[in-house]
Amino acid sequence: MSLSAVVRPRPVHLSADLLAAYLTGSFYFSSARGTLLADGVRAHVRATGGTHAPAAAEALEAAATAGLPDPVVVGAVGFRPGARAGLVVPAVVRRAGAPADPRPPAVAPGTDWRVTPRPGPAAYAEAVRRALELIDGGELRKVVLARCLELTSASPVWVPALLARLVHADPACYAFAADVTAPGDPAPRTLVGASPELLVSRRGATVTANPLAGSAPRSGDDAVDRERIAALRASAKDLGEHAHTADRVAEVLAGFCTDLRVPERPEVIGTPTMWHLSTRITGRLRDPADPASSALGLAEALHPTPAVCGVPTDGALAAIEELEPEDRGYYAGMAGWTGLDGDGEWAVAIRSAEVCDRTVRLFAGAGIVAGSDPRAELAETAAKFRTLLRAVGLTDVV
Ligand SMILES: C=C(O[C@@H]1C=C(C(=O)O)C=C[C@H]1O)C(=O)O
Repeated sequence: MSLSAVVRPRPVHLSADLLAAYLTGSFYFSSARGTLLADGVRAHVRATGGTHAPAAAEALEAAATAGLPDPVVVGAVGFRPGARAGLVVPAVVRRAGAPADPRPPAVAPGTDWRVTPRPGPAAYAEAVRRALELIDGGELRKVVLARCLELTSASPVWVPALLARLVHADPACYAFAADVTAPGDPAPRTLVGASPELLVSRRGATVTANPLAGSAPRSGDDAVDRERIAALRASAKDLGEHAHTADRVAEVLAGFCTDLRVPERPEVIGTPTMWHLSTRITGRLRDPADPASSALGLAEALHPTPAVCGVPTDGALAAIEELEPEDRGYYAGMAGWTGLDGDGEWAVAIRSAEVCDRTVRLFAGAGIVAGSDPRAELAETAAKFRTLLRAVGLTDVV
């Protein structure tokens, strides 16, 4: 028997083992589609002409030619156009099924947290009022305004415990941890999150996007939650806010797809902390071999959707620059992976935080449209913070 006839089976991993094997510096991504853990750096992927998809396709080809099994590009891209990105072809990739029954970690991610809101609640409400003036003046139709909580732990934050608690709280979410260390950082910097929002996923020629917009906090009381869901379904403000996002996502995907299916009205989906209006859009790619139609190419074409930015995009970006005192960094950017065949999955990097040494900077935003109430938007962002706050062991702060 010649040696080449010996076929080694692909190693089989359990999702819980990959989560347990995650260490700061690795890349982790899990969703209902599966779990991916990647380590080491084979190549960095840099932007050319504002996008990463062509360089990603080249890097994947080069890695495959050199014999790397299952080459993928993994990482995160920041919010602003031209923002920093942390995209690499890793040296080793392990895959498993979707998280099932993940164990909660025994250790806490941090201790004795100090919390600093940036801006404070009153200043955020004021920024919402200013956004409403811009909308009244006809300059904008929608803008998503975010605020930040800076949490400081008495000891270095243990990212693997934070990630494990996020996955344990919501195994169905898009969970991610990506190394985004920048020059000058005193310690590794990690983007970590548990997003409910699929920017885009590709499998063969099939594309799926799942824009969310229009939200209500989950109360935990079934009767109250039934009322909140019914109110969300009937709210003209929320349905309008949602339509801005779903229409834009459908418009962008129409440029790449035939047979685009867009449900006529949104449904309501739940996370452990929120209810959201949701539209699941599917299509078939016209040219699956084009790098622009890879999962990363599609994600970059869609980003930033009005779920995290606004309408029109340029006006909303300018309003965010003017009204948000903190740079978003990777919050509301994207995190995910793309393979050699163009398949992949990218989540909108919300319900997320950047962790560096003893600090956790977490953001939450809310879509402002005509009819928005500053106090309700403040409460909505407070509810959205709960995903990360609970994971670090805190309850509501502001
Ligand atoms: C901006 C965030 O969430 C986005 C905004 C939503 C809204 O305004 O209703 C809903 C879901 C997300 O698309 C966030 O969580 O920070």
